[in-house]
Amino acid sequence: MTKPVFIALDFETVIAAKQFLTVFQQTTKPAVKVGMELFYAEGGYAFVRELKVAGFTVFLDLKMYDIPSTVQKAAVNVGKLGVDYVTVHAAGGARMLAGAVAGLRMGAQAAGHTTIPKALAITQLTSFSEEEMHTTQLVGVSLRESVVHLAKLAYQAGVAGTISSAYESDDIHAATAAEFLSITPGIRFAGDAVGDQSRVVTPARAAAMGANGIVVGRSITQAVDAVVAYTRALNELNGEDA
Ligand SMILES: O=C(O)c1cc(=O)[nH]c(=O)n1[C@@H]1O[C@H](COP(=O)(O)O)[C@@H](O)[C@H]1O
Repeated sequence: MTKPVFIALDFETVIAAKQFLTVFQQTTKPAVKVGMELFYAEGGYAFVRELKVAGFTVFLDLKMYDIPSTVQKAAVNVGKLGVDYVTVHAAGGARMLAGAVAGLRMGAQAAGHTTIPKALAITQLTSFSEEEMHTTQLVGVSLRESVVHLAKLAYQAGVAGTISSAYESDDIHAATAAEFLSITPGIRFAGDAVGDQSRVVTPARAAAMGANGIVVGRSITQAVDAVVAYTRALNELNGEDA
């Protein structure tokens, strides 16, 4: 199966996101990620619906994190949107994660969607370095151990996969199951500016490290030719141009 490249539509407005997507009119529709910036913009909710109606695979990245009942009820409403993937913070704990999974299923079924959104658990953000994680969270284990611990928790709670950097993908699979998804942001082409990320790899390295899919924002959205950049990421990830 072709591993997906999710283009992070990190735009300030729906108009800007729509403008960006016009370059993909003549190509197969890419998988897209709508995050907080765009979802909270005016018309963000309706835009997610439009993307689904237009046939895009949609990853709604809201990083839900609250008490279990609040997340479950929020997940019911998210499930009604009919998206394909949704993020929740693994640090919210097993009960919150199970609530998210249940809520997504209930919402999707209530709205008559045949596809139940897959919950993906955020482990440690790719913007964290080992040092920053320690100074921020005061955890007594390595970043890798923390990620694997949170991945196991998420797996046992019925979540479909994790978000982490590709550096942790193999360890996540070893600690959970081969089919448990490891989706990895923190992707840059060789030579690209790292920006606010810390744990960064190329699409080809992400594939070699066991990633099942990648999230790419600026390396595609700010490229001179977004279609070329997207195709390059897809090819590198799937071993056709590494
Ligand atoms: O959940 C995410 O998608 C996410 C998790 C994480 O640990 N790191 C991370 O960068 N992301 C998202 O992935 C995208 C990365 O964007 P670029 O750094 O521009 O490629 C952004 O939309 C982030 O919100």
